[in-house]
Amino acid sequence: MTPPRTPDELQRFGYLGPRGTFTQMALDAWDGAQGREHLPYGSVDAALAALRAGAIDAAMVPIENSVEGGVSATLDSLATGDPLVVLGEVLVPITFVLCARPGVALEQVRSVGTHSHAWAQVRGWMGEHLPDAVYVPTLSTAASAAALGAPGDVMFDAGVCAPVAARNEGLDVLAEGIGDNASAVTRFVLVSRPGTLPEPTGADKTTVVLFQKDDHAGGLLELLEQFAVRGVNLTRLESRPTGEAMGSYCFSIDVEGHVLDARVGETLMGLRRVCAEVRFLGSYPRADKARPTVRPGTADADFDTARAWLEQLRA
Ligand SMILES: O=C(O)C(=O)Cc1ccccc1
Repeated sequence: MTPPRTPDELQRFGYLGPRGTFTQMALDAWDGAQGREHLPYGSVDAALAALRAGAIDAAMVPIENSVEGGVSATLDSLATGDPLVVLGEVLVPITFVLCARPGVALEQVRSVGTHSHAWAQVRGWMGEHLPDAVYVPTLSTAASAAALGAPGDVMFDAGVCAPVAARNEGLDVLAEGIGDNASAVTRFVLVSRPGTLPEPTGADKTTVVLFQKDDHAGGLLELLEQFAVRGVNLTRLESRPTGEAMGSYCFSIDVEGHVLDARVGETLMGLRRVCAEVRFLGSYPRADKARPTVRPGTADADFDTARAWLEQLRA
């Protein structure tokens, strides 16, 4: 199975569905996916399994929320199993509605279904307006709307989803803008099999997962030093259990810059020496197009000059 070489060659795009999810909005916002095949999957794991199996060329999945933090299903799947790489990111502003089957009033709602990240973002509103409502987890926000929109029994009276999902299913909107944080944003990543490296744009990010050789005092500091001494700024750092034993963690990290930037490449080499494993999860353009501040002595030219100087000494 040969992976596509450039992002333009991707034809089949999977996403966390069904239609009406925030993930679908992220995929709709991805230029390279216009006019291509879009396939909904029931969960992040299902979409990434289909990608690994070659059923699709890329998958759009949520990775991080500005309110609730990292999406564990995505972080853990990318950190283990057959390698995958991130080709790009999309930021989607999040607004939630509470919806129900026509005729159901807010006072009648005893249980609410939605995605766990959505529930975490409407907890304050629920505490105030439906303090006794039971939470029923669903695999996505739109899955709760789809369940209410389909005939037959449902495990909950109302759903929390995007306005478009409630509209798609012909549901009544009982309350709008119920997110506790009006400026909530979720970051989605387009993931593919290795073989495609987006070109540097000058405003890029690189994602890696670091596995330590052993547990010792200052271990994390040693990893962070590799970035610090080369002027590489971190934009996300999360520890995740490796699942191997209690207390065993890996570190999922985003940094400013592209693997083809000398300071990022040199950092990865440094990490490769001190880590048990460095899993490279891709270099890709930043959604916000913010360019890094390059500290004195850490530009490509500085690394080139230093290398030429060393070669001269050795010669
Ligand atoms: O369930 C969805 O609609 C998703 O796309 C995942 C999600 C859930 C809550 C906030 C942002 C993304």
